[in-house]
Amino acid sequence: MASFEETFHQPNNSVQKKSSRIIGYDVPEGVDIRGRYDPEFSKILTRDALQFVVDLQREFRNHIKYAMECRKEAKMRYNCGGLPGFDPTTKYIREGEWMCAPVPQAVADRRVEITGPPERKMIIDALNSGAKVFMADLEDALSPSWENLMRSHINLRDAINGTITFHDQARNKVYKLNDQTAKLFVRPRGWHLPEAHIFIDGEPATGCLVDFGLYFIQNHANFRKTQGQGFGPFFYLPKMEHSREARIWNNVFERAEKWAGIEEGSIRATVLIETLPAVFQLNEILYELRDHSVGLNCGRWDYIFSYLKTVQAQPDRILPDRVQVGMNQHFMRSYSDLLIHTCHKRGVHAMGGMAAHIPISDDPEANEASLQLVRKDKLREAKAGHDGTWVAHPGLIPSCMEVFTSIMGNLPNQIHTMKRQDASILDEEDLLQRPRGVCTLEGLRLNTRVGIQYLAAWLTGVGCVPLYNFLEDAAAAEISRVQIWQWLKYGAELDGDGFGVKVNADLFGRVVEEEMARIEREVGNEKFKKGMYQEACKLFTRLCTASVLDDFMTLDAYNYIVIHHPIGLSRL
Ligand SMILES: CC(=O)SCCNC(=O)CCNC(=O)[C@H](O)C(C)(C)COP(=O)(O)OP(=O)(O)OC[C@H]1O[C@@H](n2cnc3c(N)ncnc32)[C@H](O)[C@@H]1OP(=O)(O)O
Ligand SMILES: O=CC(=O)O
Ligand SMILES: [Mg+2]
Repeated sequence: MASFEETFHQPNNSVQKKSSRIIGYDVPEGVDIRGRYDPEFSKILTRDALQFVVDLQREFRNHIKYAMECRKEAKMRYNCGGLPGFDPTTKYIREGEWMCAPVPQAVADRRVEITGPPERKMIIDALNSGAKVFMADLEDALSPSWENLMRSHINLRDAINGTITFHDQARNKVYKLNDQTAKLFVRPRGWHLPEAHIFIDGEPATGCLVDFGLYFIQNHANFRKTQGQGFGPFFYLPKMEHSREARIWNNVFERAEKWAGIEEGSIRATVLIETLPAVFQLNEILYELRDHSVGLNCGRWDYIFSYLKTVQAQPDRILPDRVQVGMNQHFMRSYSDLLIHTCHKRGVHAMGGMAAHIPISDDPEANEASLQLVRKDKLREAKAGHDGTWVAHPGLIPSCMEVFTSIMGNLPNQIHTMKRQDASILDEEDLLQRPRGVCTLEGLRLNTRVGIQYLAAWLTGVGCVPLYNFLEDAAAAEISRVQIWQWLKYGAELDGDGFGVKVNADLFGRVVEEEMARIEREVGNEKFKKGMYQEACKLFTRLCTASVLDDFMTLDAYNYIVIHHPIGLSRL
């Protein structure tokens, strides 16, 4: 079969050769759009917008390639037994007296932030939810099919224009925005993900430059008027591993501000600290973005995934069951404390992480127990000095708001009141302390069940799903995948539930078979047959048993959605 570089695809899944390309979009020199034509999409993919993306791509592609090469070199060092640590050459930044630009008034108070993919109804629900911020996610929560991507941009544009509506025909309910809405942040994809439907100079465009460029061009003026009180747009930046990657973002922002003729420092971004190497670069990342920063966030799920990847060559660092790796582990708590200290020293927000719980609608008792766990976790965050936190579902907002308000009162944040000087002494040993806990057969089963079901959803264009009363997105599913890979590679002993068996290919094969049967029972025979469970199982099994660990499962899965082009299943 031809690769996606050689072919492009029609919505009906037929594949046409390049020579019979449909002409539709008005593209600048060097641009080849391989996604289907739609007059609605063409209002996003204007010639000006595409020219802006092309300019960004040409200016920054070599910097991005270099940064990705550096990631590979660092990985080689870790795979030879090295560990990440503080960089002696940037000690002057860590110890220097400098501050980030003051936080804009519009986003001073971020005590509860809700996240979600830019689905039309969900955007309206999230903006109306009572949360202070809505982070519209093109990353962990989005399966970036062409349809999803384009519809996300349409939805975001309409949200910022204030014209977004949604008619739920089944319930005959019309959704529209309230007068008071949450502030909108957008999370573009990570540096590693290509956008295979837009080729620039013969190469797939960089996914996040497409996300940023199309969104910025379309919305910067309206956003600054209606949302940002003169600032913005606002972004969340994911999965960075080093400050050199933050420097590229800073340069992209400067370039965009110049292009739009707006003041330097208008665009603001919160960086997710969600890779193990990045925790040793907190100051350096803030320093690079000091004119564009609104803080850092504990992206705790990807952080665990990154921990696993970074120590993949070290058999003495086997991670216990996923459910046991909470913020009470010393290495996780140290990461959160150091992040708070660093952000507040530099005058910006230190945001907490996502509680993966979602409401359990059919069991009030279980729901209350789950809410209690969320409250406890959020209370720990607020007391530690975080300025706000994330929720995945509107049902959690009132409790989390209450918890943060009980600690912060009327103050918009804790930037000036919780310096956490005590955390300044946290060192490499604290940040790398081995996690404690046990591995269980049930843990292996759960990882398998969740990983396959998540991938099955992703392959049909759904990037975030409720599974067993928790939200599952790309970050969470990656933990399941890499944990199985690690357990298989080192023959982890599943002694936590008294079975005492070692993980090997035979055991995993049996578990996959049994868990597939369980999934079929749970989702029902018809859905199972119609869905992508077999494909997901094949892909997940390959990823878990690969001799060399894949950096991201979404890269392999992306090839699949580019070739098979899910359409009609997207909820966007
Ligand atoms: C590790 C990380 O990166 S976390 C960040 C990425 N992950 C996310 O953003 C997860 C976001 N959350 C979600 O996508 C959803 O909550 C899910 C998929 C987990 C569950 O969604 P559903 O099954 O639709 O939940 P449920 O049926 O309980 O929804 C009830 C209502 O809440 C709304 N809702 C649920 N989640 C959200 C949300 N995050 N934002 C806005 N509205 C929401 C639903 O649209 C529905 O609205 P309606 O009553 O108007 O129809
Ligand atoms: O993006 C957030 C995370 O926890 O990962
Ligand atoms: Mg993440």
